Amino acid sequence: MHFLAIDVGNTRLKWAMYDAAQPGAAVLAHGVEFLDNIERLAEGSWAELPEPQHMLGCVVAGDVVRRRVQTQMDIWDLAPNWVVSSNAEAGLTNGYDHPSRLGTDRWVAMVGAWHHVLAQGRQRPVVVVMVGTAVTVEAIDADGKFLGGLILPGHGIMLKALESGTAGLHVPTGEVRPFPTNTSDALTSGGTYAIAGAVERMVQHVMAHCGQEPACVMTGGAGWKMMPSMTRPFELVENLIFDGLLHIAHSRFGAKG
Ligand SMILES: Nc1ncnc2c1ncn2[C@@H]1O[C@H](COP(=O)(O)OP(=O)(O)O)[C@@H](O)[C@H]1O
Ligand SMILES: CC(C)(COP(=O)(O)O)[C@@H](O)C(=O)NCCC(=O)O
Ligand SMILES: [K+]
Repeated sequence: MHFLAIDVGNTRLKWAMYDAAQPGAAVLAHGVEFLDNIERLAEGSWAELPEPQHMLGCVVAGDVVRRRVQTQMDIWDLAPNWVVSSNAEAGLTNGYDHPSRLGTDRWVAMVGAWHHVLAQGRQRPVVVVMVGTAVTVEAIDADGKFLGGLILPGHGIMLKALESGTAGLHVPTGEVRPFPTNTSDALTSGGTYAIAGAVERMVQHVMAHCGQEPACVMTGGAGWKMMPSMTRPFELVENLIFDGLLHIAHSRFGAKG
């Protein structure tokens, strides 16, 4: 059976077709579209795919975008299934004040990260950093409880905010430097170290709370930009959200596939 996983962020839609709805399934095809280009999917990269029997997605870009994606899926006889953040899922419990208000991409990425770390053989706390349009920094304790997380502006939003709020900060992207000596480098370094600093702080919080060093996992379209600037060893995992979707899909559709 074929399984379609979809992750709709605020900048891009990511999709992957798997040969089964279970962790470790083989990727048959995958792709990325900016949200403006969603209408190309049905006649474009999805046209040649084998028909999926199940789909599961997470979407944080709003109901209008979700409906635009579902319209593209009309080429198949396929029920749309979107993850809703819940009290508990796939071994994780949700400590958010209102669990359903937690961004579903955050919840699914945590499921992926939790199982990624479990697969390494030692259950321990996890810090999950997702660098997309926004940046999120999640804390999970050694029992799989999501303790809470940070939301920061991503690189693009930070730069736009500075450009729109000042007269003299319209400059090209620069380099990350310890001591920036021009405006471009100062802005790029400021944004990067703002994120790295927030993550360091969260790691400290987790160590103080759990008395144990967390596994540190990073994902998201701009994760590669952050990796060289982190204060601690991080593992960059390309497809944490898809891994999480496969785990959740397995418990929902696995028996049939
Ligand atoms: N090749 C790329 N195309 C688009 N965005 C990229 C690319 N490389 C890095 N990025 C960065 O990744 C972010 C989008 O990452 P992504 O994980 O798709 O975000 P989201 O899930 O919020 O849509 C953009 O804000 C951009 O800064
Ligand atoms: C924090 C987010 C904007 C991240 O979105 P992204 O950068 O992945 O596009 C998204 O997870 C969201 O809208 N969350 C809902 C609020 C919350 O998680 O508390
Ligand atoms: K995302």
